[in-house]
Amino acid sequence: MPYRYLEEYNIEITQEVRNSYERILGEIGEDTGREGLLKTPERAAKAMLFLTQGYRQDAVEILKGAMFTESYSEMVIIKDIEVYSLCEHHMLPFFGKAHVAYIPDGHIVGLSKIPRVVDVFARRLQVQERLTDDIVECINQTLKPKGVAVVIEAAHMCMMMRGVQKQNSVTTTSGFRGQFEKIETRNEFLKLISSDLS
Ligand SMILES: Nc1nc2c(ncn2[C@@H]2O[C@H](COP(=O)(O)OP(=O)(O)OP(=O)(O)O)[C@@H](O)[C@H]2O)c(=O)[nH]1
Ligand SMILES: [Zn+2]
Repeated sequence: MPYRYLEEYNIEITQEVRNSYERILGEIGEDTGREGLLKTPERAAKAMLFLTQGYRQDAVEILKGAMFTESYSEMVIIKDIEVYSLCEHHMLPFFGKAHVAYIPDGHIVGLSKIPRVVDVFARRLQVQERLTDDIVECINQTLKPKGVAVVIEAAHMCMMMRGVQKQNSVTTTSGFRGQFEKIETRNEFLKLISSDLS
C-alpha cells in the first residue's frame, strides 16, 4: 500500500493518537514541553499507525493482484521472511522469521506477495498463533493451492524486557493445510527450511 494513501487516510486519526501519546508522556512524569520531546507524540503516533497499517490493507486483494496460471506443481518455499509485529497483550514487539510454502494447483503467485501478506497480518495487534493462522488461511482460501505451510519463529519483547525476563527463548508456531498435513510433505518442508540450500 503506498505511503501516501496511509497519510491521507489517517490525518485525523494521527492527530487523535498524537494527543493520546502527549497525555501518556505527561502521565509517566515527563516534561512534554522539553525540546527533545516536542515532536515525540507526533512521531510516536506515526510509528504506531505504520506498525498497525495492516488493519487498512487487504491481503486477499494483494494475492489476487498477482496470480498467474502455471502448471508447476512442486513445493514453492519463501523462507526467512522478517516479521515484526506487536503482541496484543502488552503492545510490545515480537519479531523473528516466517517460512511459507505452498504447492500450486494451477496457479502460482508473484513471490513478493507472500512477504506482503505476512506484513499485512503482522502489522496489527497479534498473538503469534493467530498471525500464523491468518497467513495460512489467507493463502489457502485465495490461491487455493494443493497445500500451504507456515512456520514462524519469534522472540517476544514482553518476555524479554519485562515480565518473566527471558532473553533467549524463541517461540515456534506452525500451520499446515492440504498436502502439508501428510507427514512426508511436512517433513520435506521442515527439512528444506532448516537447510541453507532451499
Ligand atoms: N500465546 C501467546 N501468548 C502471548 C503472546 N504474546 C504475549 N503472550 C503472553 O500473554 C500473556 C498475558 O498474560 P497475563 O498474565 O494476562 O499478563 P502479564 O501479567 O503481563 O503476564 P507476564 O508476562 O507473565 O508478566 C503472557 O503470558 C505473555 O507471555 C503470543 O503471541 N501468544
Ligand atoms: Zn505481550
